[in-house]
Amino acid sequence: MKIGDSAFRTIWCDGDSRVVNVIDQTVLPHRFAIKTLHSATDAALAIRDMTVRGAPLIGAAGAYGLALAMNQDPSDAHLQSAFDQLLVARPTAVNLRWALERMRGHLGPIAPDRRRNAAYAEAAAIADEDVAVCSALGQHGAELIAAAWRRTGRSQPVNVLTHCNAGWLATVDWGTALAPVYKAHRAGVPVHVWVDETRPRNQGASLTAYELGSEGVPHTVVVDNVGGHLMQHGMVDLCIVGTDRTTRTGDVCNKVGTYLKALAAHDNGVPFYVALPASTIDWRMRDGVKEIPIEEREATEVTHMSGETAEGDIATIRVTPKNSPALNYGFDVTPARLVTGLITERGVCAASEAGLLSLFPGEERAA
Ligand SMILES: CSC[C@@H](O)[C@@H](O)C(=O)COP(=O)(O)O
Repeated sequence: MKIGDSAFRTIWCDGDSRVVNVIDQTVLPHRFAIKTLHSATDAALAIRDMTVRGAPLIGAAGAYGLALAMNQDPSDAHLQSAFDQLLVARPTAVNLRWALERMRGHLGPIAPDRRRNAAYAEAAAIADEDVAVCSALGQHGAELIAAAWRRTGRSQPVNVLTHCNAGWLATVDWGTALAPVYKAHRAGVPVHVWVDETRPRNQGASLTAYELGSEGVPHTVVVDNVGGHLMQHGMVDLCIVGTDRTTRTGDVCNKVGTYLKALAAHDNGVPFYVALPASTIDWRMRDGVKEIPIEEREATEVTHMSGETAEGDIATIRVTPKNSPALNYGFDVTPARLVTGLITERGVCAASEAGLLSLFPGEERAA
């Protein structure tokens, strides 16, 4: 997508260069900086400290992390140790395991002296596929936005509420929840986005607002707790969010606070959609609340906030009393019964096992 006049992906290699470039998301929207990753350790750190974040991008970064590992030492032992190191970088987004298993499955049968090129090619294939998949699911989701517009008699912009950042910065390009917005906007459907700020790390206020602004999509940043009020007053036509892991039964794990939005949507008859590539489906899990590992991050993300000062410096300030403890669960699970539909690259389906299997037949065995 565009930043100024230039088109960017979130992760890429320059030509035959063996290093991997990423957009540093920890300094957006105040700075635009590119970080270069030289090793699997760099990639693991970038995932852990959220230089790169968002489930599909975490997967692509894991894949490139294994390519960097193969560049250093293509042995079986190093393939496995880099796999283990990357797998634990963040626990909730299943795309990481999906991408690492795909890379290991591809590289394992290849002789070590031929693994280097094969690893970069496979990581690039994962990245390219993510772009195509997000574009396709965006097209399906845009039809839902266009239908909402038709229901208003084409008289009003469609108001979409989203939580966290599930735009192109969270993927390789296009995004998941925001891909339908971009496709609808480009097709001339007037759309306005309510952007939840998404405490504690403010991915909505900093990243979603940044990308929507860069693409010229009308949007308004709102505090996390206002969604219920907006819905009660008919100010939201549909919610679209992303997900870090969706069970085969359609339970959806996403950034903490998503569940409360789904409850408010349910109570107010507002459709609640979740956009995801198939790589985010965990076919091995059935009960999202009981089985999905929920990341717990540092309490300092709650006790402190960062932003730009009037002088243009980036500063961090404490917002809680010095001795108050804080708890920081990164994600929550929205049960399938609160989800109107899942927007995938193969179309929109019910949030249920039958719904998912209707689009992705052949996954029965993974139960
Ligand atoms: C297309 S991304 C879907 C999810 O990864 C996104 O909604 C989200 O929760 C991101 O969380 P983050 O902690 O910023 O990685």
